[in-house]
Amino acid sequence: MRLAAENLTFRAGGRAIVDDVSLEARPGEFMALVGPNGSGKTTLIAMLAGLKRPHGGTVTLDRQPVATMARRDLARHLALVEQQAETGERLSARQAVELGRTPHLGAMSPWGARDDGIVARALEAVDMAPFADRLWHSLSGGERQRLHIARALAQEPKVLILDEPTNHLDVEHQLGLLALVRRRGGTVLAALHDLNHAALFADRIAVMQGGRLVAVGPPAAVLTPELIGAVFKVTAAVEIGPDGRPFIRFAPPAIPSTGRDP
Ligand SMILES: Nc1ncnc2c1ncn2[C@@H]1O[C@H](COP(=O)(O)OP(=O)(O)OP(=O)(O)O)[C@@H](O)[C@H]1O
Repeated sequence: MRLAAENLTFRAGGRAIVDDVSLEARPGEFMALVGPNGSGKTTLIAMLAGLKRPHGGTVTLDRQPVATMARRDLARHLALVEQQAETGERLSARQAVELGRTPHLGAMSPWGARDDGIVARALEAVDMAPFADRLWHSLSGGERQRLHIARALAQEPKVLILDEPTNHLDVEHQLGLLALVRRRGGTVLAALHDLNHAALFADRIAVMQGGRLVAVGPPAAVLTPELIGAVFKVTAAVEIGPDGRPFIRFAPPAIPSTGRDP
């Protein structure tokens, strides 16, 4: 499915925190959304997922405005993994993932063996099957994050939106998660802080700065030392690997001497 934003604007605190952004994630594309803290990524994602109503512009899913779609209908097509999502304390890990099936259930489609299979596969996919009967409050931050992702997978969305999904995860699970969402197909839009992860997994990268979209394109075209310097205020060297993808090496910032250096 195609997820498109046209001229999206969101205002808060007397200013546009997302300012006239037009962006399209094409069917089957993995798009990374990068930008410094406060550049508007989470606000843009909330509008794309239908959680925040834009002050200007429209969001469409295969050309249908999401504002006209019933929440349940939207949830059958689009899943969101939020940055700071919480879930009720008394749930088990499996029950937290079962919530992903909610939009697909109804009087004519009660819970069945197929749903059990989907939930089991989602738990397996994020390496959480052995934790299925553990209570939510007994799990670590990274384990909870993996369950949020399993819940979104159980939703079987055609469009998956992830807000900093690798937060809390160890490096094995960071890479495993990004490889998993890439391999499962469907349209993916993921806000990522690690530019090397974006370089490694994304088909295209969209760059936000001060509420505006300042670049969109394939990793090697976008992640240049010039753009990284201008947007992220850091010095970086970029090498292009044999797969055509950039690898970024950051230089430590110059810290003024205190006079006590050795
Ligand atoms: N209700 C609000 N009132 C005033 N300012 C707000 C409000 N909501 C968000 N902002 C500001 O809008 C800007 C964009 O926030 P947003 O969370 O979208 O950024 P972000 O790119 O996701 O940041 P991060 O990388 O830190 O998660 C921030 O400066 C934030 O403080």
